[in-house]
Amino acid sequence: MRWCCGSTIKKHVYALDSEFGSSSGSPGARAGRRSSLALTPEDEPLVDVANRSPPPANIPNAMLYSPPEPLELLCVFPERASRVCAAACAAVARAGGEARSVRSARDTLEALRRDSDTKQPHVIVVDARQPQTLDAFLLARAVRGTKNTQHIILIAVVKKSVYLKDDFAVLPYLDAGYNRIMVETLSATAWCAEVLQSRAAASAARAQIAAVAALAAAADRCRDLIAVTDEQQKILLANKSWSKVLGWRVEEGPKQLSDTAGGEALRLATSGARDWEAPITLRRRTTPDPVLVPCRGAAIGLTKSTSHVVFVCEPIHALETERGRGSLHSIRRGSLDVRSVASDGLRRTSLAKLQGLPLEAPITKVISLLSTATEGAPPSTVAYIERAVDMLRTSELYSPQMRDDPKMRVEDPIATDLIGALLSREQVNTNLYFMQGPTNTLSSRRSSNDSTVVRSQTNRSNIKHKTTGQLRELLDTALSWDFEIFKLEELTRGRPLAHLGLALMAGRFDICSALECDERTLLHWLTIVETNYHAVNTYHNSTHAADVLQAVAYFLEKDRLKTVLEPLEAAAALLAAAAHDVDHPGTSSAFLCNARHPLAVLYNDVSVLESHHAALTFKLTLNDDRVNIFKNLERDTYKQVRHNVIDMILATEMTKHFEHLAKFVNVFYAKSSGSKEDNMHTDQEPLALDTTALSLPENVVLVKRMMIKCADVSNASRPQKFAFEWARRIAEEYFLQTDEEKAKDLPVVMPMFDRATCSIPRSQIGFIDYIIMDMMEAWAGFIDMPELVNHARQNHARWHELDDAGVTTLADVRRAQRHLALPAPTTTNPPTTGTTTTTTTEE
Ligand SMILES: Nc1ncnc2c1ncn2[C@@H]1O[C@@H]2COP(=O)(O)O[C@H]2[C@H]1O
Repeated sequence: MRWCCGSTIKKHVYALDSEFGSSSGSPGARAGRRSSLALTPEDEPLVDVANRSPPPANIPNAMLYSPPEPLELLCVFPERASRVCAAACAAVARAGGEARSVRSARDTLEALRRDSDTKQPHVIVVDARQPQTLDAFLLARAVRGTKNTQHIILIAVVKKSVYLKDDFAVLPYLDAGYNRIMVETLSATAWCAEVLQSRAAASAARAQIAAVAALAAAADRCRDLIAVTDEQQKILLANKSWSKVLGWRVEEGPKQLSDTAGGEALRLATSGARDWEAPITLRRRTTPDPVLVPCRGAAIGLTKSTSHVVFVCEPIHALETERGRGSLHSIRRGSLDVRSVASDGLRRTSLAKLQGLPLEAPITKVISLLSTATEGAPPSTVAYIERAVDMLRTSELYSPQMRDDPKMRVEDPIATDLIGALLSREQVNTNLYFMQGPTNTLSSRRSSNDSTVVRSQTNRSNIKHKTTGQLRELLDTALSWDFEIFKLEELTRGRPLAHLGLALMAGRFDICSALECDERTLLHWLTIVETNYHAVNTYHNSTHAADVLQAVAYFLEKDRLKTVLEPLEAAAALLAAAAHDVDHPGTSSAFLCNARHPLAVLYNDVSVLESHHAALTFKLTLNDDRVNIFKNLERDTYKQVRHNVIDMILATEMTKHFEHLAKFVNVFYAKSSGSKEDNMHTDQEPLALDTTALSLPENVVLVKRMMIKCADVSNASRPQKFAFEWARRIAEEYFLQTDEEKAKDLPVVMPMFDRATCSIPRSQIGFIDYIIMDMMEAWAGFIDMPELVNHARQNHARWHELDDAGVTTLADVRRAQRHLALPAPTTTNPPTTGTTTTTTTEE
């Protein structure tokens, strides 16, 4: 908000009046001094004092005009047939108005409340002649205490004797809130004159109040901080920005301006100056540091004396944001001082250019919306929003930090270890360690068999899928949630991926049509991908890939996804699932970073494994036409599929778990008052599914990421016998990593995963609590698959029972597994030869 004199914005430099000369140097010297508060490069130095300026513009007459309305009169006469009352009512009727009468104070107030928006009377005539039946003073005070009654003209009808009692007999009536008193009369003429005059006064009052209300509303919608005080600097009005930024409302906060503000602006305000610009120091309720901002002020008075003083201060957050641009840390809240504001001015020209660019990050919009939301909010809400904005200003929005949950830390070090290792982007600090031996292989446990398989397959023609009757029968059940994945592993002698892949991708989803490739190429692709999984890994082998593929296929059958995903997107999801862990070394990215493995070096310790899985998938695919399932796709279509596959594989990185989950939940779930079916089962406020966002492609991306993520860890949401076997396998793999870290004197990423001491049930309880439950609830709600949550809950309960029964080690779990209908757990998977495909193809 800028002060306007006539139509021009005032930007003049005024010389100091002599009354300030003594303290601040000579007028000339003062006039030549540039203010340290220049706001923009093009701003002239700001004024110190402007005593010679004209007073601020008065309220235009048009604002004070109120169109004539039919007179509304309310008579308050306790006597049923009062002749005085009848005379007043008759006069109003003659003047074209309407009169009503009530008999008590209660009825009067009731009428005012009832008609507050519709038929507010212009005039109320109160019979003050019979204090024993109606306390006219009390009634006047009550009327004035009622909202929106300032404009009503209150007339007290008194006996002549009262009127003539003394010269000041009217005073108590005026004090009580009456505007006029009238000696009792039955004269129609007298009453007519009285009500017409009163109506004119009421209309003028109404117009003035409406004008003030309009200006107050304008001030409320202004980003500048505005306060109006009386001449003694008692705060009479503060706009919403003022209350919001300083942290209190007029009615509850300091009454004197000096309680919350200081500086030269206040001094000038009491100096008799009419209009000034000077710094003001504002103290906020929420922060101890005072803030120094430029302030423009004006003294208002219709006569020579000042009745109101107006203070208009620059919005604080605008200044802070300007200060902070260009250096992230400086965006954080802090106090401003004159020097810093002035030196900032030097950078403003380039900032102005930057601001002129059509660039705005969504987060900037969010922060600005939140700032707007604080306007008029109670201080506690403002404090919350400010904290939230501070958090939003960090760059690591989705990086989880292990909560300082003493229960978790003390009682569950195993879960802490696991979840910390899965979610943390920090690598364990490394010792000086250099990989021994050949460094061009991924795992030190097993060499990758890159590009060795195709040789054995590619000279084959007429490829057929050799399936035994048993295998065929099993594959017929490939779309059930209790699909016997370990039986498939056994029947295919460790090659479940190619069999299941062909059955699902070609047989069920016909991705060959979408990809415009033949089944043979698809089978080659599946085979080479499967061969590049490490069969010696207990968990991250091709059985896990097949399991994830099966989960994705199962999800894709759900109506929600059928309607949302295009055939090419479904194909990309199936391919990503099959390849998402290809060439997994059986150790984590953290291990590779600590070991300074070439892949960690190649990918700069960032998303090492996932980057490798995605890159190798395309390397294997594009290296040889015989496996290149994309070779017939148009360039743009290929790009799209490639982008989809890479995005989904990268989404399986657990350090980004909360990022993907939070984005998904934020987009597809809204807080609700609690509808039954679509609710996520959280302890807090229920979330209701809202799929309207699916119309935006960027939100469909979130769905695809969530789908593969859920499939990747779906083992914990499978029926118990499967969940147990997967838990055993992952634990074994973790133990092997710990063994290897110890053997190689590497930092131990998950020290609790020591085969001698680790409790498998506890690790699973932690995994389900912290990773599985929220995610599966969100996903289950989205695709309508409650069994995901039910199985996770049942498994959780069972792990608890085992924990209570003292089960800890793998051997214990094996024993417990015997009660479940599972094939006896193997120590490792059936080995693959690495150079031939053993079961999947024939001439
Ligand atoms: N049942 C489980 N118990 C503990 N950790 C698991 C379980 N299932 C999956 N994980 C972890 O979750 C990770 C998901 O991504 P990865 O497949 O790379 O590696 C997986 C394991 O580290």
